[in-house]
Amino acid sequence: MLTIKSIRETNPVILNVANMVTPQHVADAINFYGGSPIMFTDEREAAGLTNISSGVVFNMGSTNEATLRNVIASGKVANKRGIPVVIDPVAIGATELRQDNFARAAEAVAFDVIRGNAGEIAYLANVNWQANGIDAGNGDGDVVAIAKKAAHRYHCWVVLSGVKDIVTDGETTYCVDNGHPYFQTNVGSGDMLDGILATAIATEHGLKALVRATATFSIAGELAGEKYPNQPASFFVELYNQLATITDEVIDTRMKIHQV
Ligand SMILES: Nc1ncnc2c1ncn2[C@@H]1O[C@H](COP(=O)(O)OP(=O)(O)O)[C@@H](O)[C@H]1O
Ligand SMILES: Cc1ncsc1CCOP(=O)(O)O
Ligand SMILES: [Mg+2]
Repeated sequence: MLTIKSIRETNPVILNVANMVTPQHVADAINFYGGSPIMFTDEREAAGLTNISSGVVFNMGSTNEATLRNVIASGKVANKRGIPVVIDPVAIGATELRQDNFARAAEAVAFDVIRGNAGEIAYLANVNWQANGIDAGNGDGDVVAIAKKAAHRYHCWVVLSGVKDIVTDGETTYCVDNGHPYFQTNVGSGDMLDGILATAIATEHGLKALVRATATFSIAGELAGEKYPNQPASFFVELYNQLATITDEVIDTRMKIHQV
């Protein structure tokens, strides 16, 4: 089982192609959870940094030609070396450029995990959904079916986040029922979860590790929300405190997961 102790002992280096908005949030989340974050922007060090990493995260939130080249260069090395790849198709429904960029990345790189909200994963599953920029937006599709369809299409694990998080390999599917509405209020929650997931599977590769990491992040948010019930910004700072101090006992006690 993935434990907090094993994550902290492993202290895996997690390489990030970040977006321009939330790199500090992502680095802090990885760091407080027990990983060792590093970001880069120059393609000349893509291979060298991937080689020293145990997990990579590609955030497609503000990609341009240069960052897309970084994704592809790092992803190819990661695939060759068996280093897990997490990708976040931020706001993919919004523009054709985002869709083309993701397709180019998917053609060159095999992903271990796609993590997105319902609007993003629905786009990848070819299911009609009214996404709202970076936010999930509205749709009446079944999120379990959508996550499974995307997992089949891209042959990888899918984590569809939201009020309930769906974690699936396309066959075995878990629903994580922990969380707090202030996650949605803060920009960067999803990006932080990407880093948490990469840190988890860099420590222990498997669907169960992904489920436990997803629950851990949500439980940290529950604890932060209990401390600051009416202060969404303080919630976000407290989320770091909770990630840094959470224990396996607390996770075991509070975790609400079921197979669907
Ligand atoms: N309304 C909500 N209630 C509880 N947890 C939520 C809610 N919305 C999002 N979360 C949590 O926030 C984190 C980020 O998910 P999400 O907001 O879907 O990503 P993104 O920021 O990419 O849209 C996940 O851990 C998810 O469980
Ligand atoms: C606002 C914004 N614009 C491009 S990426 C980004 C951050 C998205 O963060 P998250 O999806 O984690 O809320
Ligand atoms: Mg997002």
